[in-house]
Amino acid sequence: MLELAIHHRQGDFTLEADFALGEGLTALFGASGSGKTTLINIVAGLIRPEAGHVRFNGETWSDGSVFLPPHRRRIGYVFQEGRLFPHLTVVQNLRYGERLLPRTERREDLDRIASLLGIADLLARRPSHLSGGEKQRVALGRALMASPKLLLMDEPLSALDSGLKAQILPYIERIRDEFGVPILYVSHSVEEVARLATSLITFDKGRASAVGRPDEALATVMHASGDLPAGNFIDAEIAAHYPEDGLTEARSAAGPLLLRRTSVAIGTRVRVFVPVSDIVVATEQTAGLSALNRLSGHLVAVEDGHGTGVTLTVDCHGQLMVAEVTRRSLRQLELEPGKPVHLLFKTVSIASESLYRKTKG
Ligand SMILES: Nc1ncnc2c1ncn2[C@@H]1O[C@H](COP(=O)(O)OP(=O)(O)OP(=O)(O)O)[C@@H](O)[C@H]1O
Repeated sequence: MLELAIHHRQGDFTLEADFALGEGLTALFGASGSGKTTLINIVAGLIRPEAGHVRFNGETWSDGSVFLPPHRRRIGYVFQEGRLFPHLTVVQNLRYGERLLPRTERREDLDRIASLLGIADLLARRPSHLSGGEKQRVALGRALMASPKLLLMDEPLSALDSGLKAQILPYIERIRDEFGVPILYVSHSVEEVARLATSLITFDKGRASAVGRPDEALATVMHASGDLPAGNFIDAEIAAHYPEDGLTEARSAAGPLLLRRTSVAIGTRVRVFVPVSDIVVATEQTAGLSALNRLSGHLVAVEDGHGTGVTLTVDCHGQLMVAEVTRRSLRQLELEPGKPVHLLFKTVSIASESLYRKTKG
């Protein structure tokens, strides 16, 4: 668990953060200059905050009297460009990761990491003979070889084109799911964050705040940043393909979802995006409609949007969904908190479908 309460000024800029994080991948998301890298550097021990504390698993890394240097924090750091040592081979770069560790604390096995990252055939090469994506996988491997307790990734994919990104994302997912090491991940990419984040910290002019469940919060945050239309993310798992109908079915806590046909493998965890503009609200089960998706739940909030629309929040078996109706519909359907409703929409898509599709063939 990373616990952080800090106040730090640099020039005209002030960073304020107060949150705690557990396992999984926490995306740090915010406009340029909002303080993401400053926060990462404070956690890494590259900047000493003016006030406050940083603790990890009960150990104080930084407070008024303690300041642990970076190498005592057991952190793996992956930068935008891999920063491999050009004169060392891949295997030497990987071994470098564990060099600073006492032998007794070297937990990671080079073969396991090389095979996890698909770099076992590259071990004898030097970085100049690797593609950008291969370099970045080696950089991930080097960070893992240090048996880190925490991984920091500052825009690790931003220098790569979308094809290479798609190749590396599944490896980052495997690290997230198989290593049990918390990851702080800085990114400007809606697609990456939508696909990877299990929790989310947003940055607004130096104010860093943890938000609720990422699938629910992501849509709001990304809409506010202008990157997405208003909508809902739903965590789901690919369950079946119906090629004859051009459909794929996914399972989610809210209920089954029918997607436009994708080639993503059954069992893959995906995040689905349902735009608010696609959702029709009904108070009764209606027959004779072409909408393939129907989620049932009850209204938990009704918020007048001051325009023509009213925003509804619906709890569908624990998944909060946002929908919009006009004031007239609100009146006619007598919508109020507690009322059971059904949300109807046509087929939907995976949030970052291009990235899933390229990786799963
Ligand atoms: N050494 C410094 N002295 C004074 N101000 C600084 C220093 N380093 C960064 N800043 C300022 O602090 C603010 C936050 O910078 P930071 O690099 O953390 O933002 P960021 O969210 O990571 O941005 P980006 O997404 O562009 O990388 C910016 O306004 C920046 O100009």
